[in-house]
Amino acid sequence: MDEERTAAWWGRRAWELLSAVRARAPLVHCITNLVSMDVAANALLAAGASPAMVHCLREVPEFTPRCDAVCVNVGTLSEDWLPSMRAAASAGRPWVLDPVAVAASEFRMEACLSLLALRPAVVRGNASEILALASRSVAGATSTFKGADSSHDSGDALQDAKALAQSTGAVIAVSGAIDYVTDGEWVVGVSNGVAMMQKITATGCAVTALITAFLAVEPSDAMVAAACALAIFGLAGEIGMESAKGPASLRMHLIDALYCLDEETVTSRVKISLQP
Ligand SMILES: Nc1ncnc2c1ncn2[C@@H]1O[C@H](COP(=O)(O)OP(=O)(O)OP(=O)(O)O)[C@@H](O)[C@H]1O
Ligand SMILES: Cc1ncsc1CCO
Ligand SMILES: [Mg+2]
Repeated sequence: MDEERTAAWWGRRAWELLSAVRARAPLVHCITNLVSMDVAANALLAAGASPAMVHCLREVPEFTPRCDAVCVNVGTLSEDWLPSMRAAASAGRPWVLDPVAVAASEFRMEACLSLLALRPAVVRGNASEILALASRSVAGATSTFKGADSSHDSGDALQDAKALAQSTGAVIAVSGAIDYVTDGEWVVGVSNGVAMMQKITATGCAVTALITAFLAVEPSDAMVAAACALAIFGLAGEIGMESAKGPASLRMHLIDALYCLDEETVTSRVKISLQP
């Protein structure tokens, strides 16, 4: 990183990328879990992207090459869907992996490891998921497992995230109170967001879909795309929380806030910084 990446630089980049998504409406092919389909599609639409939830293996060779980027999420994995995921990931489009509850079963772990080998540009998970994935693909890493929700803080997974980035070549994004994004060398921290976002199912899946839309307009810098998408989504959560009474109304207000974000709000409130 040669230029100086100040807070103001990140604010401008986040606004540029959101503006590019709004202007270009990238077509985002999502093979995502059944729980997340609605909120992920609505988050993509509110940000200006065009979501398409397409799962049938017979459609992938025709459809995926016409898309701008691909989001693969294993949350409700099935034997039928895995070949579609593998085919979409191999279609030559930039793509993002969300390894939901990767340690739930050996089938799911093997599926995620086989998808990792297909070179995602970004892997976005919570701390427990990144720790579990690293424990199987990086020597010396360890993990304990609970379920789709994280039982670790994002900082707990930072070293393993760096190692995973180095061993896979993917940018690794660990979500949490602070989201960490690393390419194995540099680490940036994103401190936008509110804790209540964890009480809405599939906010993580939705932000993974948003990262995919940002990657579609910034395919040559996955780290910037991921960090800016996480900041924009977190900022929408902060603004949504100003009107919300609980998780259900936060879900609605977050999507409205994402749709309404303007330049002044983004450039003054995005909180991204290079970590020491
Ligand atoms: N304590 C927190 N404070 C602020 N923001 C948070 C906090 N925890 C999570 N977030 C934000 O919530 C979003 C979802 O992250 P989370 O880590 O909960 O994903 P997840 O566990 O994969 O969720 P899911 O599996 O339900 O989709 C991210 O944008 C993240 O930044
Ligand atoms: C709750 C749940 N179970 C499988 S996927 C999912 C959505 C959050 O990842
Ligand atoms: Mg998740």
